[in-house]
Amino acid sequence: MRYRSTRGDTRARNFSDILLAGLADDGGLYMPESWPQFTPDEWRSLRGLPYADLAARVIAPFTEGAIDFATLLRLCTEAYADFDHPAVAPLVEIENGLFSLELFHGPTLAFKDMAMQLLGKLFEHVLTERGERVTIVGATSGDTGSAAIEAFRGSRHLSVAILHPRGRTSDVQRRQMTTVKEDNILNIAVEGTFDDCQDLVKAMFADKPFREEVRLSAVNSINWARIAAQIPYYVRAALTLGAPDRAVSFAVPTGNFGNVLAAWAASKMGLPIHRLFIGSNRNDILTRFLDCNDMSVRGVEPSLSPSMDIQVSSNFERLLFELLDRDSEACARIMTQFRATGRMDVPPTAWDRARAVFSGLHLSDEQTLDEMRELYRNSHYLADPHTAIGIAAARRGHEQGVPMVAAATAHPAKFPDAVIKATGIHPPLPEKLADLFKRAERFEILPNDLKVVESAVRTHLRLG
Ligand SMILES: Cc1ncc(COP(=O)(O)O)c(C=O)c1O
Ligand SMILES: N[C@@H](CCOP(=O)(O)O)C(=O)O
Repeated sequence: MRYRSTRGDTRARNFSDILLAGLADDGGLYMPESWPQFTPDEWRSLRGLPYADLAARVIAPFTEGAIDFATLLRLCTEAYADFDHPAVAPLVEIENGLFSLELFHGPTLAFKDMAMQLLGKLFEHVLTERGERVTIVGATSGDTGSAAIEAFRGSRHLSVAILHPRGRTSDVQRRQMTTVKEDNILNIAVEGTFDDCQDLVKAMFADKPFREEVRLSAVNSINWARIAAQIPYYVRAALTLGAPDRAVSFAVPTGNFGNVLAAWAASKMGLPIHRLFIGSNRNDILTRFLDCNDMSVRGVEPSLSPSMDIQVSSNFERLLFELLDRDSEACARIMTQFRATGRMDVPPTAWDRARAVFSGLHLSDEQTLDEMRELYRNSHYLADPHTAIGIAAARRGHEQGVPMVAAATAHPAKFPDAVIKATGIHPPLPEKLADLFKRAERFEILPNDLKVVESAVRTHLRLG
């Protein structure tokens, strides 16, 4: 499989190249040159496989020509060995025909582990094979950061710098990142929002001398490997509920648009998906887009679901590229204009195509608390605020006869304040994190300034 950029860079590369590169040189995102297709019989043959085996088979077409299947299978087996549920990503029926797909049974209690545990193994494999070193720089609103730190801590092949928006994550999320002791990890609390952190990461990639000097790499969902590793759980859920012989719908709480994009990618591979529902908080740019083609950036506002306090949803570019029939010139033009004006002019035909598959629902904090309360009262299901938004979107879109799966993206113990407020219950942290609030924290507080942040990354590299 070869990859090309959404903005036109056609120097096709293989999976290992784009894994290490993260973002294309022209600022675009890598996309597979074509969509692998599975026939109904091929889907059926995946039913009942252990999660790691299924994941390897679904991901294999994307790594073809770069990583052999036996190696991929070994890496998947290692990646999912320590999840705390035998099914890795279990399905729980919370109402008739409405299921929660629990993606938080990995080490850091959020769906990010589902991809990041595998990315940790893939980076080690490719860097060892090539004898190279990279510096990973990532932006986080709370969950990507801890998942990346957990997956890469202690590696001899790379350093990791994670930028989080100061004071805008939950205390549990922050401590999961800042209490890690390994010297290859640097935590930076940026005076700004998640979008500022994400902009800093993209600006570091655009700064060619810096990018080459530190050999920059990315593990946010701008890296295609993240999306590829998030496809298998949609496949597993759909097969469990009757696919490919009947279609299934998914509802996904959405911020950077990576998770729901993985579901959409599964449909491009031939998995019968009826509709995709996006849930958001008051940072509702995506639901505004779906409602009235208004893709305009407003300031990022804090909410009870801080991991989705995002306005610029990076992965939307991948969908746009496809909606424009892969016209990379048009895609580059629209993205450049979006960057300059904060407003994206999506052609009406592309908007119609998006609405043929996606619907959106946004919830205020009050509505989120109501949803969490009702879920607990009626179904005895304790949901974190992000998951609750996904379930609300699922309920809104649930059609008779079409199973509906809501992605449960975080463990409630990551957001205890919201859970207590809604239900009165304090969800305990699992045993492995029981002493989290006793551990010492280590992080730098820096202004939202590219040169200052780059200098901190350089210094860390010298000392680390
Ligand atoms: C708990 C949680 N739910 C939902 C999301 C949104 O996912 P995505 O950014 O892939 O749209 C995030 C952050 O990415 C998250 O951490
Ligand atoms: N909610 C995310 C934001 C970054 O998302 P990513 O999937 O692009 O890494 C977070 O928790 O950091």
